[in-house]
Amino acid sequence: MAISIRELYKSFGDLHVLRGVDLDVPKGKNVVVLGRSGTGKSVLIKIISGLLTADRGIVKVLGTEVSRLNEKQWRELRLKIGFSFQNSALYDSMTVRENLEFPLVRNVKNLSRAEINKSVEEVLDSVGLLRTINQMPSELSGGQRKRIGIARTLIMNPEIMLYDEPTAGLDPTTCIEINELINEVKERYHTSSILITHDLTCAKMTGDKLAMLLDGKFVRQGTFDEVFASDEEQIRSFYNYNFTENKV
Ligand SMILES: Nc1ncnc2c1ncn2[C@@H]1O[C@H](COP(=O)(O)OP(=O)(O)OP(=O)(O)O)[C@@H](O)[C@H]1O
Repeated sequence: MAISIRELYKSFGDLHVLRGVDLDVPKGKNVVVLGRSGTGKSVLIKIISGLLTADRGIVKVLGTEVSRLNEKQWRELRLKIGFSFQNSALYDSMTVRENLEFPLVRNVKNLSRAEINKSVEEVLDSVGLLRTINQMPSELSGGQRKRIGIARTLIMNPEIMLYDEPTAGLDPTTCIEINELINEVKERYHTSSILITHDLTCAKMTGDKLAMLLDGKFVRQGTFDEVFASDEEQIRSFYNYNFTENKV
């Protein structure tokens, strides 16, 4: 397993967000985490990436139990985890090239200019946007910015990808292109991923496995059809609500 979570608990004061979460992310697979707003999906991926600590439970990332890690070990582990943020988190004052160089230059010492250029060009090519290399983020469409954000993560060759709402705010055609890119990334970079999304087309296209977070636990895990075959009222209403939303 790339990620393995057992009996994970996390509260903020009286707010008990995660209440016994179990989840496995097999190597080389995309796992989609679904759930209504405020159910703790972001809290979960923040715990996996070390931005929050769990109250109790076991979280193993690439075979390492994260509660035992010191700051230096966390920094090393984080280099293997790519985080694709909802807003792409690009630096507006930097060109695409500079945005992509940034994590590389900061984290990998003694790279030559030629090596940096090669990495930037390779990763841009793999998201189909080599031609934008000298453009500013403000000159790009939302879908292109999303691709550049993913490329900036891929430049560090992550073993794990965490995608937070990868298709939010994009038109249906661009959503499908981003879903295809997510699948290409899995094949080409052999990444194991967690995707948080409300977009059921995204869940269906990219998810090898889906997991539905409800009342602080995963109530249902399986393929798209297995999860939504459920008669459970909250799963049906999640499906109907998001299905309708996606069609508008
Ligand atoms: N650092 C924090 N301190 C206090 N409460 C927090 C903190 N982080 C998250 N929460 C609370 O935990 C709950 C779950 O938040 P989370 O952001 O994980 O929801 P989510 O499922 O990702 O929602 P959405 O789909 O809207 O992004 C929310 O009630 C939120 O207010």
